[in-house]
Formats: sequence, C-alpha cells, structure tokens
Amino acid sequence: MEPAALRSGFNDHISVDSNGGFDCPKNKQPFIIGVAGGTASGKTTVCNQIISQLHDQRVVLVNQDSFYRSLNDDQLVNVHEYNFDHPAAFNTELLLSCMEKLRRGHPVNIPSYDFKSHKSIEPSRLVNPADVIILEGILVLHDFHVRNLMNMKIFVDIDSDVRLARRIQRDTVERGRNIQNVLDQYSRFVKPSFEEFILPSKKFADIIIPRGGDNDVAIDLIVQHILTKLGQHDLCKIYPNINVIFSTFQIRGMHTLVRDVKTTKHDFVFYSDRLIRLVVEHGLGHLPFTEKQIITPTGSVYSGVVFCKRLCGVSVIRSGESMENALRACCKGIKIGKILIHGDGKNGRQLIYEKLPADISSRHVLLLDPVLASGNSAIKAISLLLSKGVPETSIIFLNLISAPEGIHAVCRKFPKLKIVTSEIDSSLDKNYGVIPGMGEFGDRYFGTD
Ligand SMILES: Nc1ncnc2c1ncn2[C@@H]1O[C@H](COP(=O)(O)OP(=O)(O)O)[C@@H](O)[C@H]1O
Ligand SMILES: Nc1ccn([C@@H]2O[C@H](COP(=O)(O)O)[C@@H](O)[C@H]2O)c(=O)n1
Ligand SMILES: [Mg+2]
Repeated sequence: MEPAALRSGFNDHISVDSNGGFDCPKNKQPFIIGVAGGTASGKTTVCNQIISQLHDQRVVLVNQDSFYRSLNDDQLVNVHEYNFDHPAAFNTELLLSCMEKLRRGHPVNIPSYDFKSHKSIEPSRLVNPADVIILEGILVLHDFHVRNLMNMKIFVDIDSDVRLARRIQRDTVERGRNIQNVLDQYSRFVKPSFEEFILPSKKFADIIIPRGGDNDVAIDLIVQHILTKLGQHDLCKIYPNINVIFSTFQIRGMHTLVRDVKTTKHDFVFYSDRLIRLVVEHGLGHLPFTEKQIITPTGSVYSGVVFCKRLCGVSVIRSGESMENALRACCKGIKIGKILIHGDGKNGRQLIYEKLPADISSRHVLLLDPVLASGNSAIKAISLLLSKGVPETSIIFLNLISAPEGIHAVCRKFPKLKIVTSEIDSSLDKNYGVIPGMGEFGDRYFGTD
C-alpha cells in the first residue's frame, strides 16, 4: 500500500491563514465526526463499532458526558430537580476549547465524569491528537459552534420505547439508579428535552442511522467514507467540491518531469499533455448523463449511458489554451470560448477580452486553466460565466495544480462549482507563484521562456 501522501498526491506542509484554521503546518487536519441522538439510542455503541473497524487508524473518542458540570452541594441535595438533558448542564466552552486544541494537533486533558456522584473526578484523561476525532453525546449537534467543528454529522435514530427500556437497564446496572428514579427523570426531563433540543438537531445530520448499532450496513458505509477522506488532501475534507485525481506512480512521474526545471520544452509539452488529458477525462466524469440501452453485434442488450451534449470549454488565455486540444480530442466538435484576464500580484484582475458561445447559459462549462494560484483570475473568470447566466453548478474548473490559497478563495466564494485538479501544492510565494509549482506554465508550454 502506498503512503497516504503519495496516494493523495499532496505535499504535506500546509500553511493556511487563520481563517483556514491551521496553526501547525506539519499536522494534518483531523477528520471530525459528531454522533448525536437521544439517550440510550446506541451512540457510544455505534462509535465503538466505527473505531473497531478503523483498526489501524489513529482515532480518539470524546464523550460530551465528560463535560457535564459538577453539581454543588445544594444541587446534590435536590438532584431529582436537576435537568441533565438541558444544554446548560454541559460546560460547552470547555468542550469547544478541548476540541479546538485537538483539531490543531495538541494533546489535551479531558475531564472524567462520574454518573453516580454527578461530579468530575480525577484523574482526567490525556487525549493525544489523532487522524479521526469522534465526538458523541446527546447534544453535540445542538450547539452551532460545536457543530461547526465537524466534517461529518451523524444522528442515531431509534424508537423511544427501545431507548427507555435500554436506559432503565443501563442506569440501574451501571449508573446506580433505581427504576423509579429513571422513570421519573425520564418523564420530567429526558423526554421533554429530547423533544425540545435533541430531536430538532437531527436536521443538521448528514447521516441518520436507524437501528443504531444493529445497522451494520450504515456503519460499514461510514467507515468506508472515513477511510476515503483519510486518504485525501485536507482541503478535500473541508471542501467537498474539490476532486483530486487518484494519484499513481505514473502521475507522480509526470509531475516530477513537468515540475523539473531541467525538463526540455518538448518533454514539458508531452507530459503536460498527458496530465491534461487525464484531468479532462476526469472532469468529463462529473457531467450528468442519461441511461441508454443498446444492442451489441452479438444481439445482447447493453445498459449504458449517453454523454451530456450541452457542454462547452472556456480557456483562460494563454495557459488555458494548452488544454484545448485534450478537450477537443475527448469531445468531438466541442465549442470552446476564450477569456483574457490581465493583472499582476494579489489584487486587481481586469477582463480584457471574452468570446463565449452565445448560448453558454444552457451549457455545462469546462473552465480551463492549468494553474490555480491566488484564485483571483479564476474568480474573475467564474464571475463572468455567472454574469452570462451559467449556473454555478454547471461549471467544472479543470487545472493541473492548485495552491491552497486559490482553493480557499474559489471554494468559499463558489461552493457549488467543482474543481478537478491533479495535485494540490503547498503554498504561494510572495509573488503569488505556486510552491513547489512548475514555473510559468504558459512560457514553458509555448516556449517563450
Ligand atoms: N443494538 C443494540 N442491541 C442491544 N442493546 C444495545 C444496542 N445498542 C446499545 N445497546 C445497549 O443499550 C444501552 C445504551 O447504549 P449506548 O450505546 O450506551 O447508548 P448512548 O450512548 O446513546 O446512550 C447500553 O447498555 C448498550 O449496551
Ligand atoms: N449525572 C448525570 C448526568 C447525565 N445523566 C443522563 O445521561 C444522559 C446522557 O448520556 P447518554 O449516554 O444516555 O447519552 C442524559 O439523558 C442524562 O439524563 C444522568 O442521568 N445523570
Ligand atoms: Mg453514551
């Protein structure tokens, strides 16, 4: 098996501004999963099943229960009056600061909570940073700030009678309660708070698991999704609209050649063309299709699909023109428009020239530019397409390399378009050139350097 960095084709030393949230460039962003659901729905059970299937990954489980506020003496005397199912019962500030530290790659002490004494107890638990952090608890999808930390939100959904039966069983055996206590607490606090706070948070879930820990298929799908995300670049975890083509040694070899300053113009063009062709083919895979059955020469039925016909290319002059041949080779007779944007440095991009198909608003658009650097040119080009009536969802931006800065800029502004790239680089230099990059693509491709 290839190392993760090789599989995803990225360079590890990401450094992103404070908005991006990385303050520890060598640490990869963990994949954070929130698991909510009513009491005794099977949250802890589901999390343990996910963790056991992720065997050789670094995973930590954080329980919201650990952040219950300790009761004081007055509260302990009247413990039956206390609502443990209200958001105020938790120290959410402390939970947030612990999660934030873990997210930034720092170890953290998580309090230990005792359900019998209703207090935090010593020792606390030292939790080390991990690739996957699972936060589970009744209200983890209730608070906006907690929810915002998550890359994947799960709600465990189980019939309330089953939950009550399991809660009676668990609380009498494990939490030192008697049946009457459990039933009183349930009708007085647990059920009303479930209806007021927990159930409404279900709408924020990406995945709802019926039957909890009995749902092997759901757990298997979740594990597969996590494994896919772990093999991806951090930015793909943040922005689901980025697609980095699956890296192979062939692709790494081609990148090695086109990035090498010593590579001749002839080889640069040859290997760039090969990479461009792969990106174009991958991009075409994101277009819609319709199903079609045909008869083969053996008289058999083949259930296939028909390509999307309403599409066009738009190249950003001049480097984008290097991608036109590959697009023409894949899509016979495709219309290709052109945009010329001028501008130096970080700000100020000016549209100098445009020639676009008159009916572009009804077409899917493959926007061609081999390098996404600061994102300013891309934003100008995409804004022009939108002003022509092209829906954001109909734009696929194809490039060979992308800088994190450009990805942040484009994906934040246009969260519905797709970017298809072959590698994500480390950063931009002070002149807004991509690092490690491949130099001035247009000059190297057209031989004007
Ligand atoms: N699928 C299941 N079948 C039977 N018992 C279960 C199942 N899932 C959980 N339980 C039991 O129900 C109780 C509550 O489950 P738990 O995972 O602790 O729920 P939660 O964390 O949501 O409160 C526990 O005693 C657990 O062993
Ligand atoms: N001292 C406490 C603290 C919490 N509870 C109950 O625990 C439930 C949350 O834990 P789950 O594992 O069931 O999610 C919650 O419903 C509280 O009522 C308690 O009884 N005593
Ligand atoms: Mg639990």
